[in-house]
Amino acid sequence: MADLLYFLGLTKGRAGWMLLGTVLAVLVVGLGLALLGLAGAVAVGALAGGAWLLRPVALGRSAARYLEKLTTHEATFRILADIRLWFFDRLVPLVPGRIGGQATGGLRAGDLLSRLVGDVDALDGLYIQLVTPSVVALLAALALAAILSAVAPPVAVAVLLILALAGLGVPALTERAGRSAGLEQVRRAAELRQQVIDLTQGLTDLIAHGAVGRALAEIDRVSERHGAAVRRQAVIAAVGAAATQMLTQAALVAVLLVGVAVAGGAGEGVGPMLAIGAFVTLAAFEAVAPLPLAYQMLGRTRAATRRLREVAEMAPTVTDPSQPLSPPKPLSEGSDIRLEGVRFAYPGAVRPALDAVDLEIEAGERVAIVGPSGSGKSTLFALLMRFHDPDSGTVRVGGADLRALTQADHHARLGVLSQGTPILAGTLRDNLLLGSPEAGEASVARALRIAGLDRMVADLPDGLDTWLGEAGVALSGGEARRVALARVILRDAPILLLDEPTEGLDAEAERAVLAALDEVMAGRTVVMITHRPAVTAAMDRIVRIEDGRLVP
Ligand SMILES: Nc1ncnc2c1ncn2[C@@H]1O[C@H](COP(=O)(O)OP(=O)(O)OP(=O)(O)O)[C@@H](O)[C@H]1O
Repeated sequence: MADLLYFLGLTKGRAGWMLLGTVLAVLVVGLGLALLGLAGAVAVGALAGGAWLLRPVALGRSAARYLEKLTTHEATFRILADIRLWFFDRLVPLVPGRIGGQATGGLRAGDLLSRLVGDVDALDGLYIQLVTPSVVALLAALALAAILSAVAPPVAVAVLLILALAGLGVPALTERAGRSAGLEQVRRAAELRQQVIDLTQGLTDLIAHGAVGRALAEIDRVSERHGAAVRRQAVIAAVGAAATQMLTQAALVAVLLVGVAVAGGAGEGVGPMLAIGAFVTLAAFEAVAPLPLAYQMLGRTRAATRRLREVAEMAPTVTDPSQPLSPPKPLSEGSDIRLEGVRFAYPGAVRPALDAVDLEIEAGERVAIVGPSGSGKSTLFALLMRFHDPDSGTVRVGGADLRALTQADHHARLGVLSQGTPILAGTLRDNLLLGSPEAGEASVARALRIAGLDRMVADLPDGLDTWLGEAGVALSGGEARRVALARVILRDAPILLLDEPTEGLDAEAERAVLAALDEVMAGRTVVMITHRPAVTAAMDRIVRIEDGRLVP
């Protein structure tokens, strides 16, 4: 319950829409009661002159129903958009210390996507299926009680008892029955999405290893389990709907039997009242009918909300100080780097990834970091970018401990070329301007020239406006690397962190990029991970790292 209340709290900003939707839903049921009450009265001749009222009430009910659907769906879509943004806002500080990169903390891209899309979608029922129908059903019950009491109090008692069974008893049973099926449905759907994403991303390797059949069989197995959960839900829903139908019929019988028994000696005039009572009862039960399914889905909604909170409440690996130091002005001031006694271990790791690291890099110096795989080079970069804080020791840039600055201020002076060189779905221009959206045409042309991309751009169908990424032109590894390099050049940052900038390039391309780098590195502090001798030659100093320690 706490999870649901928590998410209902997030919908506060849409209270107006929700209220309007609920008022319209109440109006629909009210007009339904009026319509059937009137129809009953006209049919038995109790309201002979009122037949003309039937048409406007019926039309009014249809119009109200239309507006209600429009409003409640609008409210739901707005709420889902709010929740998605709320979740995304909480996700951003978790990247990449907890999510992405190597330190995923168990959260993989597919899993996150599943939470962001599937779990948020599962919350659509929270307002439209649960809150509004519950309010409407309660008001319909009160209206029915008032009308039937006027007909005959014993009839009201009998019908309200049956209505309580339909509106409270059956939903309580379907809620209980749907709990484990709902949980299973959410879990299996997430697992299925994860597996399909893994299959798509790793298809080339799976084909090469002849493992596609096994991967598909695993997907089939999870899909079967997901299907079984959905089927269980369908059976529960059918039983719930049948029970509500039977109780509706039982209520009609009760109106007539109890009504006739009570009327016994009361004589004429009771018949029409009973007819009206029967029609109004039908309308009230219609308002209660959606509740069993709504409460059955509560298990699914609860499981989805828990999965969202799990991520949203994760503590980021680093946080901004409450009173940060101001960044140096201009940014190029203070681009020297000092690591003192730095020790850092990944959570749960047996030994530290970095230990007793002392390193001084002067402003404008170019330092190559070399060392075997797993020695701690990427971890050193992660600390320089402040994706993690050291367990002990300090990392200072321009004399300031990184923990005293905001991450945004620190990142503003970094130009980073990472190993991944991601090309995002968008035009080449979008990709180039990622870190410097305000850069002008002349700067872009210069960056393209330095990165050796000018000829490639001339050959592209739409030049800088060519769409790249999955839905567009695919770049080779070397071209993608140069696009990433051009991005760094455009950023014009005083400190460059370059991770294997010539990785994946042939000797000629490497020479071209190195020549470009020479121009880019001029006047900047550069830390570069590399194992290529041709690259280290361009650096002022080589620092070797082994097993997390610097070696002289
Ligand atoms: N997210 C993580 N969680 C736990 N241990 C990690 C994580 N990332 C790296 N490590 C471990 O920390 C150590 C240093 O890894 P790091 O990635 O810094 O090495 P590297 O020198 O950059 O390696 P490579 O050259 O292969 O990229 C390794 O033992 C590695 O297994």
